[in-house]
This record gives sequence, C-alpha cells and structure tokens, in this order.
Amino acid sequence: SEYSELRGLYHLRETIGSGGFAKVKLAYHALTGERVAIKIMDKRKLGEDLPRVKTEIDAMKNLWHQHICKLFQVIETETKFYMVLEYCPEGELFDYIVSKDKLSEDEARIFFRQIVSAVAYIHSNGYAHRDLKPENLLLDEDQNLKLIDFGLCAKPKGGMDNHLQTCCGSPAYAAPELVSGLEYLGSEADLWSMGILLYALLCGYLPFDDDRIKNLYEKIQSGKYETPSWLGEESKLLISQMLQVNPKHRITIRHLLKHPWLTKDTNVPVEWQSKYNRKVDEDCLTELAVHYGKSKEEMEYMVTEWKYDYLTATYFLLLEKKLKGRPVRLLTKS
Ligand SMILES: COc1cccc(Nc2ncc(-c3ccc(C(=O)NCC(=O)Nc4ccccc4)cc3)c(OCC3CCNCC3)n2)c1
Repeated sequence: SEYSELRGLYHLRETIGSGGFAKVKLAYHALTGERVAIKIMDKRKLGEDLPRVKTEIDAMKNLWHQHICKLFQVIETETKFYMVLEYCPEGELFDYIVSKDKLSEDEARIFFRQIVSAVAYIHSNGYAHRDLKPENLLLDEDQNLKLIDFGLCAKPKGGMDNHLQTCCGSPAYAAPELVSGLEYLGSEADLWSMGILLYALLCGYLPFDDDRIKNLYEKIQSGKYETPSWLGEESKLLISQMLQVNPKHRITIRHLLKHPWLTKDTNVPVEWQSKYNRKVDEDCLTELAVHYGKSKEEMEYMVTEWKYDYLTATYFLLLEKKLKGRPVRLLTKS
C-alpha cells in the first residue's frame, strides 16, 4: 500500500501542506504518540534537484536550535524521501499576521528576536536560508517561532544561481541583487528578506508589491517604499538599515543582534546560540533501555550513533515530551 515504509512506525493523518516536489502530512509517532510532520518528496519529480535534498538533510543534522524545526528521522526508498520533522501545532506565522491584521511593536519584537536568533545561528554554521518569508516561519504550542525551509532553498553561503523561479515562490522577499541575477552573498540577501519580514510584521502588508513580476522587480531594485505615518521612528530606522539596495551598506547580522530596537525591552543582545547539546538525557535513556531490554550503556552507544532512524526519532520525541513537562514514557511495550 501507499507509504508502506511508515506502517507500524507512524500513523499518517491529513496533508497539511504541499508545494513543488514536497507534500507534508501530519502523523503520530507510534511509540510516543507525539505528533510529527512528515515531508514526502518524490525522487522522480525532484530530477536534478535531488542533490538539494541531500544538502538539506546534511544541514538539518547539524542545525539543532530552539527556533529551527528539528529533523527526527530520514527514510529513503527507491522512489521517495521521507523527512520526519518537528510538528508546529499553531501553523504559519503568515496566517497569524493575517488573523491579527498587524502586530504591535512589542509582539513584533518578540517574534523578530526569534527570527534573528535562528538566522544568526544558521549563518554561524555556514548556511544561508535564501527564502525567508512568513510561510517558512511556524508557531509551536508556546507561540514560539520555528524556522523551516520548505522549498529546499537553504544552501552553504554564497554562490549565485538564479533558482529564483524554481524555489522561491513569491519574490516579494527577494533582495535586489538576487532579482537582478547578480553575484550575491546568501547571508546579505537574508538580511534584506528579514527587513521585508519586519515590515510585514509591523505594517501587515508588503513594502514592495505588484501583480506584474517585472514591476515588482523594478520596485525592489529602486529600494523606494512607503512607511505608514503611525510607524515609530526607531522601527522606520531599523527597516531602512535592512532595506539598503547596496548589500555592502546593509546592516549585518552581528549588528542586528545588539541593535537598540531589538534590545529595547531586555537590554541584552539576542541569544543566538543553540540551547541543545549532544549529551544524552538520562531519563530518556532509561525509558529506551527498559523498552528495548538493553543496558543503559548499550542504549547510550546506540543513540549516540545518531543514525536518524526510528531510534533517533524516538529519543528526540521522548526528549520533547520531557521538555514539555509530559511523562517520559513510551506507549507500548514491545
Ligand atoms: C497550514 O499549515 C499548518 C497548519 C497547522 C499546523 C502546521 N504545522 C506544521 N508543522 C511542521 C511543518 C514542516 C516543518 C518542517 C519542514 C521542512 O521542510 N523542514 C526542512 C527545514 O526546515 N530545513 C532547513 C531549515 C533551516 C535551515 C536549513 C534547512 C516542512 C514542514 C509544517 O509544514 C506545513 C507547510 C505548509 C506550506 N508552508 C510551509 C509549511 N506544518 C502547519
């Protein structure tokens, strides 16, 4: 039957998203009962983009961060890739902004600090996202943001390839140098996209918009945009420092971390380091050892191989249960 590789491991539910060559389904991890998002990619549809999936999977294995959706398991078959990922129950930031029309400066600041934290972290690991937009920012059950890259656009920094048509659906967030097809640095393009994001959070609409793609490109390249009169001066200043057409004049992520607009309520720079570490949690280890009838030493050895198989997923999901204050228990005894 369809998706037979998942039988007994995950209980598949409805499709929660699809686009390009990926479909995302809600599923339940059988052993913990925790919800996950399973991104299913058809190798035949991927064609020459297949290497991008391998880049993405390798990236995800190294990107452990409180504001990045976690990868739990990878299943590869002859025709498909399955990525078992962290499920965010509150959906896309896009829908949240639409539902509230626009956010207060204080609420925008809380979200924007989380976005800056995630982007600073991926940049420090040598990656650029290149498709930052509200559809790629999801909300977990505590209203915290989790950055995803649904369209496989994240890449090691730098490198020019006008894949704009293929993966970045709406270029409204794309930097001038990107839409001009010039050589560009992914990290600098990300800073521009974050400027568009901040504008959308505060105003509820986009600074550059046009139904005709050519006009949209021209508006982006002009760098001229309006700001509503009610927008605060500090907000206007920060947005102008990010929406600089010349990437060399654009604010850098390092300066953004300590920018007065971002530190207004806390007076501490944005914390971008990961809160996760590779130390195996004792409670999770004990539950796994009992379940599989192994010694804790043997279990720790198996978990720390980080094979991104069902054991890796079960360990991570037990850890999620613990972090959310739920009992560190597996549901069925095998
Ligand atoms: C209406 O949507 C709703 C409604 C209610 C709940 C949810 N919950 C919910 N949770 C989780 C997901 C998800 C997580 C990760 C990935 C992924 O592709 N990771 C790979 C990744 O992040 N790489 C990466 C990250 C950073 C740097 C480098 C690489 C894909 C999907 C989801 O998807 C739904 C789609 C729909 C179309 N827009 C995008 C989201 N949806 C969604």
